[in-house]
Amino acid sequence: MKILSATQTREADAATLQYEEIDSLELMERAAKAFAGWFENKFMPQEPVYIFCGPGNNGGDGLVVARLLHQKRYHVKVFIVGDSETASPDHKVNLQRLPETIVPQIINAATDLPPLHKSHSIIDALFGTGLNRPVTGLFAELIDHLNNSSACITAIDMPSGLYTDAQTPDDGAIVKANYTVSFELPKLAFFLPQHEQFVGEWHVVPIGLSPAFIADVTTEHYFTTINDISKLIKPRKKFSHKGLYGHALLLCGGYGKMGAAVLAARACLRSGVGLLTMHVPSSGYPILQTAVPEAMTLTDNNRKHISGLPEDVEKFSVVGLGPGIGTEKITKTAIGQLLATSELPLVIDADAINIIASSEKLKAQLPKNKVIFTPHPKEFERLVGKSKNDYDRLQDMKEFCRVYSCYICLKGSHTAICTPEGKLYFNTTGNAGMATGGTGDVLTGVMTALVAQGYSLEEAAIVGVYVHGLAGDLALQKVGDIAMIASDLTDHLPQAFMALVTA
Ligand SMILES: NC(=O)C1=CN([C@@H]2O[C@H](COP(=O)(O)OP(=O)(O)OC[C@H]3O[C@@H](n4cnc5c(N)ncnc54)[C@H](OP(=O)(O)O)[C@@H]3O)[C@@H](O)[C@H]2O)[C@H](O)CC1
Ligand SMILES: [K+]
Repeated sequence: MKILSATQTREADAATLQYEEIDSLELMERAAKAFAGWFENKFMPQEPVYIFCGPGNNGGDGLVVARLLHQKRYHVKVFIVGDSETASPDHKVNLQRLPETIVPQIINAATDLPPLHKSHSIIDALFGTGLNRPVTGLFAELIDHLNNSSACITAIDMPSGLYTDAQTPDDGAIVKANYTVSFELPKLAFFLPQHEQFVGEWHVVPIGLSPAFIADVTTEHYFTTINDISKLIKPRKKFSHKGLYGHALLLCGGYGKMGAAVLAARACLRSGVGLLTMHVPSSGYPILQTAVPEAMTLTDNNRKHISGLPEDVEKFSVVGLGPGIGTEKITKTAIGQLLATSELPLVIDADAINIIASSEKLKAQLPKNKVIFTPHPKEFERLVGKSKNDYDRLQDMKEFCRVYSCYICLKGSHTAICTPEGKLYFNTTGNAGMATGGTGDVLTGVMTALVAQGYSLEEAAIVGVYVHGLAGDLALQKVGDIAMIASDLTDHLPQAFMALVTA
């Protein structure tokens, strides 16, 4: 699904009004109804609701929400900041439509700020996608007041003060919402780790924006949904044999880190690969043969570290490398050999990323359009460099992928997948329980298996990240986030793939 910019959202708005022949008041009513429906499911009518409205249509939404919640017997208080004479036309109309029993309080100075209590439920309707400069002055004082209260804050569309799709200047105040309920599509800002403290838990409610406009609009930014991913899953053929599903090679493991190889191997096998060969340091032989009987195991000449490649590398469909390998010089030489001699697609993780990051020569040897990197933020920094903020990081990632014609999956709460053309997909599965050692090794295994089966690199990256997170979400229901370990993900891959097949 596409992520629209603030400008595109306004255009979608206009297209919807034109196409459906409705006026903007009707669309505002629809948006507010969608928000109020979400709110009613979350908060009981007993809790006093304080709604803070700004001068634009976000404030207008707040006024309609006030009316709708009042009808549902919520105890609603409305606060309007500044001069309502200069408010937007739809704001003004909805101010008139408030029931007589709701008398808005005007905030003209800091002395007008109401005392807030933790039992209050706050709705932030100050600014939405129309914010066009940092929030200062009285609005900033109000935002500080809201943030310093212990009341629960739900933001309409955007946490006020946060730019929708650009870096917010440091001098602007931003609401720290517990929940953000956004219209139709999530905003780019929601996917960036630096905004977690402002956006809180985000939800999207549909308001029927023109599907034709959304289908036509061009964007570089996407988020993945179960429908997008399930369409990409390749059904298994009835008359099939293992030769149809690829032969993966995993170069993983080191002395004391053979578990990484086991985790990657098991995940690879659970992701549909036809055949799997492991190439591990020789001390790993009994471990792999015992722990993963389905995989074939080749041993390196070195006992502790990978120092070479198997013969006949070209017979494999893909190589996954990195988990547990360390950064020994001999291992670096082996990777150099792989890059110099092979044109196979590569899934590159962990220390293989660190090794390549440390050498311009190796970077220059990366085969074009055949590499997926799966770094965590520290590995990303080594590979691509340090970025000033999350937006710059997205730009830096696009530039790196363009220059080296590669794919990057930057792991995080919303893993960001970048293509050589600069398309960015944000993943929507996964949870904090997955922040534990070995889950990256599982991802390497999953993605390697998908490439082996003939998924394009773009498909393997977005499907792999999605199914890995989905397995984590399924595991969460069984083991919770505190006790979750990497093997729990592999154990839930079968259920995750089945969910994708039947979605
Ligand atoms: N398609 C949809 O998703 C729909 C969204 N709706 C809601 O509408 C808002 C966007 O409304 P808009 O009126 O465009 O913008 P805002 O309400 O966010 O804010 C604009 C007003 O705020 C002033 N402004 C902007 N920045 C600041 C600032 N830093 N300090 C003070 N004032 C600011 C601006 O005034 P100017 O001085 O710049 O003229 C405007 O008055 C969207 O988020 C949804 O909530 C629709 O209701 C339905 C469809
Ligand atoms: K808001």
